[in-house]
Amino acid sequence: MAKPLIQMALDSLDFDQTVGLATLVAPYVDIFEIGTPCIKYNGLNLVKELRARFPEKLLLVDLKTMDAGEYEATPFYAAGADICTVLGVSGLATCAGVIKAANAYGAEAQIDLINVEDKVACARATAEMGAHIMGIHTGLDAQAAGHTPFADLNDIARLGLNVRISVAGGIKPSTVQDVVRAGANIIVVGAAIYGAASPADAAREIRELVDAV
Ligand SMILES: O=C(CO)[C@H](O)[C@H](O)COP(=O)(O)O
Repeated sequence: MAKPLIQMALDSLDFDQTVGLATLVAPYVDIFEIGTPCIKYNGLNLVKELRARFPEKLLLVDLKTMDAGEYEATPFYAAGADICTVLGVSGLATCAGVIKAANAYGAEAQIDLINVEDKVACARATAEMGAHIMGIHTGLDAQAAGHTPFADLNDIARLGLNVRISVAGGIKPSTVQDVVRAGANIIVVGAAIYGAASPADAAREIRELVDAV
């Protein structure tokens, strides 16, 4: 299996703080995620800024698209996004639209399974349609209620679909190696890095833990 990628979730609203944090952690991560609140607040300009500053990094825009998939995602791929997310709960037509936009730019579409009732059925159907990445995701509100992504990761990993698997939801140093061993290809980390006293040190620790598995 290819080495798992580490994705840094940039969840601040502040443009300069976001660019600053990306700069600090860049040596240790593979993908920059522009989080949903951040992309709503800052828009395409932030995609263009990060694309210009970090040409070697993958850039995920966490649009969590709910409708008008192709129309909404196209400008973000055009601005340099490598991956855009679309909600599994949006339905197959919207997912198909984002997949179409991704393919037009040689990029990737990620299905976010957050709040999808039948995640296995959704993963199967969207993988069949050509989705590139399946996102197992316990959101911030669900985390606050005590939920974790581990059971869902096991359910999706065992399907053996022809997609990469991304996992997000409160991943931290004590859990990151279990996530890798459970079959994740992309490990998303937000608060455990940006909330640390030294985000660079926290990112380095996550990198070392992932590489040691
Ligand atoms: O997409 C998100 C929330 O919807 C977050 O970016 C994702 O959950 C990663 O952050 P954390 O590691 O803090 O959970």
